[in-house]
Amino acid sequence: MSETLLSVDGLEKYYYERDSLLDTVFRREPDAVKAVDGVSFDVKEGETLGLVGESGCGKSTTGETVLRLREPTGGTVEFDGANVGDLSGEELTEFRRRAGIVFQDPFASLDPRMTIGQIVREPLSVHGVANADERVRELLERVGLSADQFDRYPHEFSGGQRQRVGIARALALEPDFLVLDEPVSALDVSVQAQILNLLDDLQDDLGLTYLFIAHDLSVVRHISDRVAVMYLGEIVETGEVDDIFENPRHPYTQALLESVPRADTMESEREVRTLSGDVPSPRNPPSGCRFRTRCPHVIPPNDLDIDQAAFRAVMDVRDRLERGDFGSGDVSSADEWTEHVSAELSGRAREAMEDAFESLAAGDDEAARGRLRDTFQSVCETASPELDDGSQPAACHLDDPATTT
Ligand SMILES: Nc1ncnc2c1ncn2[C@@H]1O[C@H](COP(=O)(O)OP(=O)(O)OP(=O)(O)O)[C@@H](O)[C@H]1O
Repeated sequence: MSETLLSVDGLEKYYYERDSLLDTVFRREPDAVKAVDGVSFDVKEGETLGLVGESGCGKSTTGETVLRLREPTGGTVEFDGANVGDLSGEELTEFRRRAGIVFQDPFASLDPRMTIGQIVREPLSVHGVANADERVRELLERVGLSADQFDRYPHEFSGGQRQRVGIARALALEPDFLVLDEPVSALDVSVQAQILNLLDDLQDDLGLTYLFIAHDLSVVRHISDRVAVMYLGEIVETGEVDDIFENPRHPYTQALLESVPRADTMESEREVRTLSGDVPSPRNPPSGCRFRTRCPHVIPPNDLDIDQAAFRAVMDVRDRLERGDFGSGDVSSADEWTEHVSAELSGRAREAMEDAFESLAAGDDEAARGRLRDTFQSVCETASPELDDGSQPAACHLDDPATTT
């Protein structure tokens, strides 16, 4: 069995920004942007771990922090048995040689004033490698370009060719490990497959280990051995790639898969459902399960008889009330709103909603919030689900018998 090359434990990267002049003047503690909030995973030698999630979930920050291009605010990264945070001097230089990155945008990541030969040679020059030009020509050939293109400029190349240049540059120092940060997202679909095949071949030939970052699950399917699904700074599910695709456990993984169009004839007429709403701000993530504000399976209290669609609608009203972007200012008459919102509700649920709208019509937002909280509070908002054990760990209260019986 292969050895673990990279081991990430409780990694945290919070960004601190002073929000406003008042924060600065009064030296207020700024709110942290919790871009990565306690992430753990291992990558074995020769393996590809796909890291997927929507834009803003913290994937790039994870990749950059793992490589110590950004300093973590918590947790540890071990590379080949050494704590990356402790490295300095020659050891850090050696880590930088062994662990590199390919960026998403080949247009932005290449200096337009340098020839592609110079671009690929740069890391070799920095590390004082002799006979660098010869090595650059070999690398250009290796990634499917021609050694004769050494003196050409990036603007003379197509998107796919520029990404080949980016890959050649990342390979220059013979790394063992690469973070591939959305390496094909900026490319046409036809070109994506060529670059993915190249990355696959290079991995086989050179024994590379990859952390492959993508927002699109379909991209990681063929290249990954295992997948980690990230939502709002946390990993919500990990597993073997086939298990994740065939039997996704977490509602977020399921929703990501639902939003992937499939070419399969049986599946091609399937309705492609997109995830509703945006990823909430990592500055103020939802309490409990961070996905609960968008989850189609949020768990009602045991003693409440309510169907899922109605509960989801109630939770949306509650989320907006709690955030303060809906309130008494929007409600002039309780009758009009209760009719509208309570149509699907009965019994205790209906009573609570009617009371809440009466409070809103009377201008008492806090009473409305409290009434709804008392009746509808879900375990999904009061407790953070932990990744469970097993070959495909997921962090969801639905899988915890204690919360669903
Ligand atoms: N330098 C920074 N300062 C403050 N916040 C940041 C900084 N860089 C990223 N963020 C925030 O951290 C969160 C995670 O960003 P990150 O780029 O890691 O996500 P991502 O999943 O890679 O998304 P994308 O694919 O859009 O890059 C986002 O809310 C982003 O706005």
